[in-house]
Amino acid sequence: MGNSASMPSNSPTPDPKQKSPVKNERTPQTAAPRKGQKFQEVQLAPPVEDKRNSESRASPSTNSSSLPSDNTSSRNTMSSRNTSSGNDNASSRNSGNEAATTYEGDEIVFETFVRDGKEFQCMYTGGMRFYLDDWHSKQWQPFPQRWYKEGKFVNANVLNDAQPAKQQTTASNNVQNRSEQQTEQPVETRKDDREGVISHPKRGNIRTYLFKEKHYIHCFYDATTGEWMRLPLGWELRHALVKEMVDQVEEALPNWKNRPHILASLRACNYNPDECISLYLHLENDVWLTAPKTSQEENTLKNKNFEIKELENKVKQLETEVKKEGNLRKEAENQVMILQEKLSTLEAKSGMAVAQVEAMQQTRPRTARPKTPQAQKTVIEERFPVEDLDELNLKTTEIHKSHSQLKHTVERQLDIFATTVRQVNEAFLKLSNVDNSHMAELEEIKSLYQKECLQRKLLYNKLQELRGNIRVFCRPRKDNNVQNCLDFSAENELVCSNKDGNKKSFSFDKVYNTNCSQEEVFADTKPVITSCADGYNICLMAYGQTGSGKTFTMMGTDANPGINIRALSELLSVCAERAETKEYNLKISMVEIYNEAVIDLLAANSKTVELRAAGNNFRIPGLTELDIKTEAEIKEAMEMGDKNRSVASTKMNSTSSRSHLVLMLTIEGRDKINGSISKGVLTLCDLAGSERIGKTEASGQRLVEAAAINKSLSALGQVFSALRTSQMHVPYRNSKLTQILRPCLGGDAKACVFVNISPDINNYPETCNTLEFGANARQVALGQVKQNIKKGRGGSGD
Ligand SMILES: Nc1ncnc2c1ncn2[C@@H]1O[C@H](COP(=O)(O)OP(=O)(O)OP(=O)(O)O)[C@@H](O)[C@H]1O
Repeated sequence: MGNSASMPSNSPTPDPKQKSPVKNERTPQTAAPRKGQKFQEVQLAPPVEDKRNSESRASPSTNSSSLPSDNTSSRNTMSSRNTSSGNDNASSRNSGNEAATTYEGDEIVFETFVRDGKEFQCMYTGGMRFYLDDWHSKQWQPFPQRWYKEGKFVNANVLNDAQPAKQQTTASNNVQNRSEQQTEQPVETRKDDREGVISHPKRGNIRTYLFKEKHYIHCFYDATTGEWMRLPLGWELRHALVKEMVDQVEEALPNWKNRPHILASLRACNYNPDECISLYLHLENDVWLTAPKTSQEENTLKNKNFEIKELENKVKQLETEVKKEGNLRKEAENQVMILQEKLSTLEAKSGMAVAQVEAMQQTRPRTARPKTPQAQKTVIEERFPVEDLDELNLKTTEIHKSHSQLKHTVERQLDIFATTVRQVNEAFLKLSNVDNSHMAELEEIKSLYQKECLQRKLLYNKLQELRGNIRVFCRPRKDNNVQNCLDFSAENELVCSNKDGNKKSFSFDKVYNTNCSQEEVFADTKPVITSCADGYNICLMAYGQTGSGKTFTMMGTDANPGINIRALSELLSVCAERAETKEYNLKISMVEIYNEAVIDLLAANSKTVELRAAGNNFRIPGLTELDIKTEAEIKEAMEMGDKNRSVASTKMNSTSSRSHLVLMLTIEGRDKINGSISKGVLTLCDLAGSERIGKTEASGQRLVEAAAINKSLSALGQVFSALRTSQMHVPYRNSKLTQILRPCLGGDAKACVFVNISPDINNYPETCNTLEFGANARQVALGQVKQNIKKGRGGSGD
């Protein structure tokens, strides 16, 4: 339900006594939710030194040489080299009644000011405030006095401020906090009537505990009573969102046909379909939940299995018999053919003999006197010797005999052939019956297979969840020519010391040492990437100051490629492995975000594209997407994007490190067995350098760039912060970067953040800022991951 559960602004206000639908949070394990928490808003009164802040003052863009350089006190704050100019102003401002601007020292502070619904990037420095005119002059302009009454400031430092200092700094505290949360389980010694025990026939004594949870309660507004009432099951089943969830569970568990039961279970699982499916699978064969099988049913099942086996044997026997019969039939046919040949030879011979006799009779002279019987006999005996006639007689008898024999054999063979054909027909009939029962069995095996696959995926995702859906890895750059400020105390811990010997310790999912290879870095993200082919949204991003190794980690070199190319190749090989059961379609797109403009890097002339809101997400109409089938095509697309990026950089007079690079691979898979369609997006993001402007002595266009980078990275930090504190509203809209990354930073995604740092002690402040960003992101516990799968055969689901 998430954000969608919030009431529409024009609907009647619910009764405060009624529970309102809020996000699920388990009280025993996690802290109480800060429901409805918004940005830290600051009420402003005009500053005391109003007159000094007049519009007649010069813009900083024209006087950039006096800009600040070094201060470590705040993420977005820089102290100036010109320390004498600002202190007076700051102290006089502090004495005034201005809650937002209690800045100390000579600093540059970036702020966001909202007026008439439009956000302005502002900068406070040397006691003066400026705003960035990104419509007309694209320069910093003095902050108009009247604006103080017309709008309000939204503090960009929510990230730091929202986090208690102790939690931010020491990893040991983090670990301790977690273990404290974990030990907050009900223990034996507590006298708590929510504890209990039930005795299960299979599982023995089971401890129970009545957890206090906040649950979504689906209500409807009853205009007659003016109250919010619970939706009855029957009504709720007609609600589009709920219907979709029930469909999803029904599709995953085809044996569970009772929709009201599914809905009841969904309610119990706080409208979380994955949890509902998981619970069902976990307890599917429980004796208390399924009606026990009678001995009669068990016997019937045994008999059925026995019959199936017998039938299978019979089919095999019949197949052998059919083969044998086939051979016999062939032999008989051969014999018939041989006998027929003999018969025709004999017939020909007898014909010839008859013809000879006739010819002889005709050659006898007609004038010859009739001879005496004796003479006749002599003539006949002369012409037809007795031996010849005997032989002829013998042959004729033989012919008659073989003819009748042949007739008999043919008749016998025809009988055998007819019987064989009859048997073959019967066998085929039996085979098709057996086939039908096998088909039913096959269907059952198929559904078991699907269930097994689903369970495997659920378990896999559970495992990922336990490891955290946002995993943070720290990768320091190798540099032997600088004074090192890093100490790798453990596999997941890092200590950073400054010149005065002060130490700060941070813990991450993994801390790589400086000699770590690209393969080793990729190995930790590989399992997450694989799940993109199962329909999950995945994001890998690199955060850190310029030159800390972000591009090296993400892109790498031709000889030693980074995560991008390895991840895409891995996905291609996963698709190839699954080719028998799934058909995949891969599309790649690449954008650059520079000064809050989104540039399509795969378009012919790298055009600027717009983001449009689409439901909870954003889409980029007209974004170029290229079909990808081979690794060579991926490399080709990346080279094209890189080329367009440098063309765009030249046009805008920028450098690549001043923009964010986002590469998106959409992977759509169709299951050849059940027709379902899954869609996952792998987002690979090389962020712009996060260093402070003061250090880079930025001015003019560089200062505008820096403000845009600051805005987007702050927005990213605010998103992590809102997710960490489970806020109902997550401020994705605050920058183009967070809008684009939204699908892979919400509750249904997995993300890996690489924090890249420099070992140089001179970069200590930036390194600490980066590490703090990473530590904050690591505390984010996203909701349960959700697979983007659509039903096959015309159904729909999510
Ligand atoms: N782990 C590493 N091993 C070896 N060389 C590295 C490593 N990390 C970075 N480098 C080298 O350091 C230099 C700067 O790194 P890279 O360009 O990746 O930094 P970056 O953070 O992406 O900078 P930018 O923000 O300017 O893009 C490159 O020459 C790169 O090859």
